[in-house]
Amino acid sequence: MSAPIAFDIIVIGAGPAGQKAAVQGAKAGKRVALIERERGIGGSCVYRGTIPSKTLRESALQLDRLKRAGGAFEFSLKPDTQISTLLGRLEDVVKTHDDFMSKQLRRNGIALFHGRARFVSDRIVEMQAVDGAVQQFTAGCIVIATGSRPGNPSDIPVDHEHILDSDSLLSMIYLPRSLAIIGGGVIGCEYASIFALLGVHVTLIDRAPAPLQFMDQELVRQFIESFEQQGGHYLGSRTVKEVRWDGAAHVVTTLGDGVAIKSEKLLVALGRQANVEDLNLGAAGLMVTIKGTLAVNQYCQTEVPHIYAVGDMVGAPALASKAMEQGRRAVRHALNMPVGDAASTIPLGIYTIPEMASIGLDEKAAKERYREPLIGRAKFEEVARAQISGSGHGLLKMIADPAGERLLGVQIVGDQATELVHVGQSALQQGATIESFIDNVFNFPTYAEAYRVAALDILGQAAKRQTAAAA
Ligand SMILES: Cc1cc2nc3c(=O)[nH]c(=O)nc-3n(C[C@H](O)[C@H](O)[C@H](O)COP(=O)(O)OP(=O)(O)OC[C@H]3O[C@@H](n4cnc5c(N)ncnc54)[C@H](O)[C@@H]3O)c2cc1C
Ligand SMILES: NC(=O)c1ccc[n+]([C@@H]2O[C@H](COP(=O)([O-])OP(=O)(O)OC[C@H]3O[C@@H](n4cnc5c(N)ncnc54)[C@H](O)[C@@H]3O)[C@@H](O)[C@H]2O)c1
Repeated sequence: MSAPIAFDIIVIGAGPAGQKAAVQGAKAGKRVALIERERGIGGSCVYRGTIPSKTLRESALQLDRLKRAGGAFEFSLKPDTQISTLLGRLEDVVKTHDDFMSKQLRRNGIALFHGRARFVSDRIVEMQAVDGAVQQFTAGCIVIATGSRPGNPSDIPVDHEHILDSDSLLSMIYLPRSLAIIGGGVIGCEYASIFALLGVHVTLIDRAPAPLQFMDQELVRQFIESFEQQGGHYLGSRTVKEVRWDGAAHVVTTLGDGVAIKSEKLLVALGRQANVEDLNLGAAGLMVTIKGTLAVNQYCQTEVPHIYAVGDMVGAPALASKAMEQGRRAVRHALNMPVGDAASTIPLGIYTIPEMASIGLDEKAAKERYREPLIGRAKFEEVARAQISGSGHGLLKMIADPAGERLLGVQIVGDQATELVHVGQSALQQGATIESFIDNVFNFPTYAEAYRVAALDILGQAAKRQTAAAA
């Protein structure tokens, strides 16, 4: 075998985390090798995750708008609608993304290699290409960004035809008449609401009483209400005893209480598992944690200081935005460049229908820390833009300190929530006062006006509190 090719930085995996790590290294003038086992670049984000699911969601929303605007005509999807029809734009979206990323890698002089990478030692990585050719690389800094895949339990026979996971769900040819989903986390809830809006009979099952346990439950209740209005069913506090394909037309999911749910397809959405098995981590002196991830410090440095691990493979939250930021930070740290404070408040955006978003403290966390925080609410019914768009219910919650002076967090459910949350994010970063939302003029009509309504609610409550204290 030829001698290892020397680079300054080797990045393994070209998903969002690996791409940003590679670009940061190249921008700092370093020679970077990026190794990706698949033909395309972009990782699960582009091919099996964020982008396909959000493209399907967009089609569902467009159909829903047509239905609501129609009024004068009957509108329904054909019973044999092919999923590919609903994902029509996906190919273009993926191609545009791929072209853009490839150009960015070329422009920055990043050497892209296609093959499966594994460690030979803590400084040597070996790559096997699809044609079997083996090449070694060496570098003073190595970034592992190999992402994650669905973590399917061994007792559920995922066959990718009738019993699917998030990697295989969109390979269904036809829109099913019924879909059961095990797991009311982000993936389960997003797909549940998309398919329900498309007219599929959806049953969402979780062991917890309500889905999305980490979100403000007032928001989650609005989501469930809307999901049930679309014909969906949520079955909480349920365990799954057995899942089987009946060999004819249905998947039968038997719950702990004996209830059997028959559905044409079943989606298993029970969390993610880091891609570590191929890497031969022991050769680099690394061991995985009990959760199957790599332990890292705040700079994403592993216990071997020149090896960094970023993105999904270091564990929750599994977000493309977090993955990119970790890639960039890790390389800056490795190169002794200023890293800045870790973004203490990463926004969370959940693309359910209606969407949900969160930044900073929610009501529960604020009560634990401040005992009596003030909570301002703006119902979307009070906001002209939401009335005009006919987008239904929504709620923006603003969390403030007990004096009603400082913003601590924002939680939103409703149309545009994942965009609106960034107003709260920048206000939080600047330490904005609640009053500043009144002093500033907002465009009219906009959803952002909800911030003003919620701020007025807080100031009203603060004034009452002051009067009561003075009495
Ligand atoms: C259905 C779904 C919807 C999602 N929606 C959102 C969303 O709306 N917003 C959001 O922020 N996040 C979303 N996510 C999460 C997001 O996709 C991930 O957090 C993100 O892709 C993680 O990026 P990553 O770079 O860590 O890993 P990945 O994107 O998984 O990329 C890892 C790359 O490493 C490669 N690789 C693995 N092993 C090797 C090896 N040995 N050698 C070479 N290459 C290797 C893989 O082929 C892959 O290309 C969603 C995920 C799913 C599944
Ligand atoms: N918009 C976004 O940012 C976005 C979108 C999709 C996915 N993601 C990421 O992908 C990751 C994985 O998502 P996920 O939804 O697969 O997992 P998850 O960990 O978010 O949720 C898993 C759910 O399954 C339930 N569960 C676990 N075991 C169970 C059992 N035996 N029976 C019944 N219910 C059970 C849990 O209570 C939980 O609600 C998340 O970390 C998420 O951040 C993000």
